Amino acid sequence: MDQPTRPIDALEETVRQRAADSDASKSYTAKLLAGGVEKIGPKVTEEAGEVVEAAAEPGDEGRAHFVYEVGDLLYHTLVLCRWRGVDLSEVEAELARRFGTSGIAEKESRPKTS
Ligand SMILES: N=c1c2ncn([C@@H]3O[C@H](COP(=O)(O)OP(=O)(O)OP(=O)(O)O)[C@@H](O)[C@H]3O)c2ncn1[C@@H]1O[C@H](COP(=O)(O)O)[C@@H](O)[C@H]1O
Repeated sequence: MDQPTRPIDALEETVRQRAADSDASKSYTAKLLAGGVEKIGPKVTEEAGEVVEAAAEPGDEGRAHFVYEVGDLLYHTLVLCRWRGVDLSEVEAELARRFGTSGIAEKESRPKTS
C-alpha cells in the first residue's frame, strides 16, 4: 500500500509548483521566490527568532505557539531551499549521512584552524 504523503512533502511540491508557474501578485511563495535570498533570508532569520522566543513560553498555549512558529520556520526554509535549487531529499540524505556520528566526535575531527 502507498504511504500517505507527508505534509512536508506536499508543501515542498506546492513550493516547487509556485516556483515553476506562479504569479507573485497571487502567491506569497512566488513573491518570496522572486525576491531571492535578500527577501527570503530575513524571513528565515525572523522566524527562527520567533521559534526561540516561543520555546520559552509556558503552558499549553505556549506549546501550541511554539509549534505554529516552527511551522513558519519550516515553510520559509523550504522556500529558501527551492530558491537555492535544493530538494528536501538532499537535506534528508545529509541528516542520514550523520547518523551514528556523535556531534562531539564530529567537532573534534574537524581540521584545526591556527
Ligand atoms: N505554509 C505556508 C505558510 N506559512 C506561513 N506563511 C505566510 O508567511 C507569512 C509570514 O508571516 P508574517 O507574520 O511574518 O507575515 P508578514 O509580516 O505579513 O510577511 P512579510 O510581508 O513581511 O513577508 C504570512 O503571510 C503567512 O501567511 C505561509 N504561506 C504559505 N504556506 C503554504 O504555501 C502554500 C502556497 O501559498 P501561496 O504561495 O501563498 O499560494 C499554502 O497553501 C500553504 O500550504
